[in-house]
Amino acid sequence: MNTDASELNRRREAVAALGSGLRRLTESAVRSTADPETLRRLADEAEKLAADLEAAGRRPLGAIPELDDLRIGQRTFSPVTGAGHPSAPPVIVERNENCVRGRFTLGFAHEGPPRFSHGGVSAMILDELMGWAARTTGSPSMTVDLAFSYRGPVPLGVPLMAEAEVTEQDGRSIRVEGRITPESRPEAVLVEASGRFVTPEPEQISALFPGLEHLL
Ligand SMILES: CCCCCCCCCCCCCC(=O)SCCNC(=O)CCNC(=O)[C@H](O)C(C)(C)COP(=O)(O)OP(=O)(O)OC[C@H]1O[C@@H](n2cnc3c(N)ncnc32)[C@H](O)[C@@H]1OP(=O)(O)O
Repeated sequence: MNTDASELNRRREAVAALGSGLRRLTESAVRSTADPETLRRLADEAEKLAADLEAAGRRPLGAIPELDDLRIGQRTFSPVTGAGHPSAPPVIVERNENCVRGRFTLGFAHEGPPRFSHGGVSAMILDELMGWAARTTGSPSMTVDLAFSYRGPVPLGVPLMAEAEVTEQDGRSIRVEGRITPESRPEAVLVEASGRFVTPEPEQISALFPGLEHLL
């Protein structure tokens, strides 16, 4: 392994360690029953940590982190898959020929109805995985239309699976189906999704993502 690769690995591990600590903090914060004095003291400490992180360097809007690879869906700070994101489960993704599968467990940070996931969290997870399934066609694309059927509540604290596959491609338009199931009962579909992803024209890509065309 050359030095650059080992430096990237060191950074990847450190980003994941901070993400993991922040996820624990987020989960503790949303479950906390602490008294107001304790909450105020911890709030001051959180502000100090944030100031330290800000002072240590920040990427500008639109800059892609050096750890990312947009062609394979590797996004370090994705709110769905990012090991460095404080509220990402994070979903651990496997990619196959025209489909992707993600495994994850949701927590209090993702709660909608008591004990169950917020419907918007399920939608966000499916949108991202379906986007990466669409990318298996070889073309970068964006969600233009996405519909969900919530067939059963999605439980917190239980290993889950999200799957997405391309069902049709017609020029710039890619149809993708997705679902969330318990990992132990893949036949029990809790959320079903059907979406359409469109590959922007090259000039749209340049206008929307200036300077990033070669990364997409
Ligand atoms: C590209 C780079 C992506 C990078 C991703 C990296 C990380 C991603 C992370 C993962 C995140 C997960 C993913 C995300 O969250 S992506 C984020 C959420 N999505 C967006 O922000 C996309 C917003 N939409 C647009 O910017 C434009 O629509 C684009 C540029 C995509 C196409 O604009 P353009 O002006 O060219 O469009 P058109 O009018 O010629 O239409 C083209 C075709 O599309 C059909 N159509 C259009 N709209 C709709 C609609 N609402 N319902 C149904 N169909 C619709 C239309 O009928 C036509 O079909 P046909 O008549 O040809 O049959």
